[in-house]
Amino acid sequence: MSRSGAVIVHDDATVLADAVAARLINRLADAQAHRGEASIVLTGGRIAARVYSNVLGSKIRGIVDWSKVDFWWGDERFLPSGDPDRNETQAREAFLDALPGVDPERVHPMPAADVVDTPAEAAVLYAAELDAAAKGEGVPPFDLLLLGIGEDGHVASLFPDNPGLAVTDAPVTGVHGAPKPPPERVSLTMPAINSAMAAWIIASGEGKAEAVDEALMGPTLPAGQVQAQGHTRWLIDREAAAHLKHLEL
Ligand SMILES: O=C(O)[C@H](O)[C@@H](O)[C@H](O)[C@H](O)COP(=O)(O)O
Repeated sequence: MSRSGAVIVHDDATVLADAVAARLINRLADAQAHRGEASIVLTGGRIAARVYSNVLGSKIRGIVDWSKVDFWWGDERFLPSGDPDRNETQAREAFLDALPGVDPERVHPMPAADVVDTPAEAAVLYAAELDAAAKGEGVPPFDLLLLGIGEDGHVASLFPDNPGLAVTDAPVTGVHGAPKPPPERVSLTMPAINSAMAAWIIASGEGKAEAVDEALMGPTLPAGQVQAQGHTRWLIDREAAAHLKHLEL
């Protein structure tokens, strides 16, 4: 299976979160060395929160000029500002609020449910914000896009068989009827996700093993449709890799 080279298996969730944090910092530092600034698309989820805390606690975090990093979100739960279940709140608490130098103008949360009435409205506004950052080109360059994966193979808020997954004519979509609460969400679409230079799918725990295996075999699940411009990497722990029989672990 030709894509196995893109899979890196770590001993456990602790090592995984540490390794991804170090990689993330290095990736942003590299981007800044090339173009003076960097951008990252954040995800929600439990393992992502651990990665963010580790970035904050990392001894090498100072190799990045955090004032020159744009922070975007790949998806958001359509809830009021400050709700603890918002991906924005999670990332702010885990690292953004405490990272020295972060420029509030470069933090781009998706519009919350107390600001706009519907996920569709939030999607339109976020698309406009992306387009403005891209100087009218639609989506700015994403140096790194992080994704968690659900047990059902969803990434961002693109769920199997949900209409949001099929949207290709816009970078952002409103999502209704998501099987993972809350049902209303906002998400980058697959073309926007795949416009990133690098996409890293992070998975921890046995619950993810089946979805990881299926996604690596082909595009049946949303996670299997992720194909970034530069590289797509699967950063997973041993439990999440449990069904990858073809890999020598
Ligand atoms: O808003 C969300 O819920 C997410 O962005 C979602 O795509 C998440 O990343 C995965 O469901 C993995 O989440 P866990 O790591 O918590 O399983």
